Amino acid sequence: MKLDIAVLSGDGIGPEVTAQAIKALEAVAHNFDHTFIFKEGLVGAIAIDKTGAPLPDKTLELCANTDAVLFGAIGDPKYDNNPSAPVRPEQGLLKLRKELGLYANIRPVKAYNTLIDKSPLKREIIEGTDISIYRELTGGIYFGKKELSEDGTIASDLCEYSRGEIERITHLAFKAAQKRRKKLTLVDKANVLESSRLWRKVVSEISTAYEDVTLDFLFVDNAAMQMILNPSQFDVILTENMFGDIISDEASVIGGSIGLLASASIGDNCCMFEPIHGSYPQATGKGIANPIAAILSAAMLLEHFDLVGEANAIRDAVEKALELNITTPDLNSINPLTTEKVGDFIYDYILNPEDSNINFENIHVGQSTII
Ligand SMILES: NC(=O)c1ccc[n+]([C@@H]2O[C@H](COP(=O)([O-])OP(=O)(O)OC[C@H]3O[C@@H](n4cnc5c(N)ncnc54)[C@H](O)[C@@H]3O)[C@@H](O)[C@H]2O)c1
Ligand SMILES: CC(C)[C@H](C(=O)O)[C@@H](O)C(=O)O
Ligand SMILES: [Mg+2]
Repeated sequence: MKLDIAVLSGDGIGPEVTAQAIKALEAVAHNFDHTFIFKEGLVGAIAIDKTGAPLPDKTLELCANTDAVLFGAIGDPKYDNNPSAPVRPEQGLLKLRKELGLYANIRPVKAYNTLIDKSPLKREIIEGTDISIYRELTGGIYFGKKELSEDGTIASDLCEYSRGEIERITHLAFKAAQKRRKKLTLVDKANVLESSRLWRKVVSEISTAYEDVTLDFLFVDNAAMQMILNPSQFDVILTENMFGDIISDEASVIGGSIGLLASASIGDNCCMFEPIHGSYPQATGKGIANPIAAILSAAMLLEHFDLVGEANAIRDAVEKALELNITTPDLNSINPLTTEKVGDFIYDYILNPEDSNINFENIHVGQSTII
């Protein structure tokens, strides 16, 4: 298969982790005889610095005309720490999602057996956890009308959802649940928010077309607690934009590090694959960022194009790295590897899983500092 892939590495650790995802895709292309053509575009703080815009038209055009987008991360403290900044890196990401119509963000969360004792949560609580979070990505409070009063003392962000916006992601979430453990939990705040009551109404109506799936509801505050107390109760979680953002960072604690959590952002015509973490500015250039979230996002890209064996080749390599403790300091404080070394191991393993010449003993490179 030939795929044109736009690469938007962005800021901070974005370029370092994205480089490892590209390596994994190159290994897959070699083994399975595919052609992946990578075309780079600017986004985020680096795009503002170079062009004045967080999402230059050229980048948007590139993304709209490729098969898939591989996204790194955006964000820079020089904007985060300046409430009056006229433009922000995050606007680039939000505009990209909106313009490409990427309304469903799928965030898998699982407890890897080999990492189970690295999570701050107890083994018996997280064992068996395997959740698929369906986060609505182009609506809600992120995109509602924003206002600041003239005297700067009152600010508001409108949370708005239409029936159509709820319907399209709900169908995707039910279909996913049908292929999994047939349970769907809608996370909302229907005891307070009108928008959440519309979600409950629409999702309940749609559920009649998916009778094999059990639907339940949780208020988001309770869901945040259940995620820590009893995460294995969840199968598919469906939720609106902001709740999905927050609950997925929380859920990353189950796996042991946010540096493991990948995602796919899907629309009717475009698709983008992005780790859920941010630009982790403190780590930029230090080689301590975990590249696995970016690498597993590349696996989700392959799966999206029905390249299931190829996606599994990446996942097998990741699992082997985790099993052998070939990991960055977030998961390995004793003898961590650099971002690049983890990427090298995964690349080598995809190319030749049987090759006993991969030297597991000498791959560890010494102590790094965790930030
Ligand atoms: N999709 C995105 O591009 C995205 C997502 C979240 C935040 N951001 C932006 O990133 C910047 C920093 O935000 P933040 O500090 O709140 O979130 P962050 O995800 O960048 O980092 C939070 C913490 O998570 C851990 N972490 C993140 N990525 C990691 C990795 N690959 N390996 C190991 N540990 C990792 C680190 O402990 C870090 O301190 C902000 O400008 C924010 O707006 C961007
Ligand atoms: C950077 C920010 C706009 C973004 C979001 O809130 O969607 C991020 O936190 C994410 O999870 O991808
Ligand atoms: Mg987030």
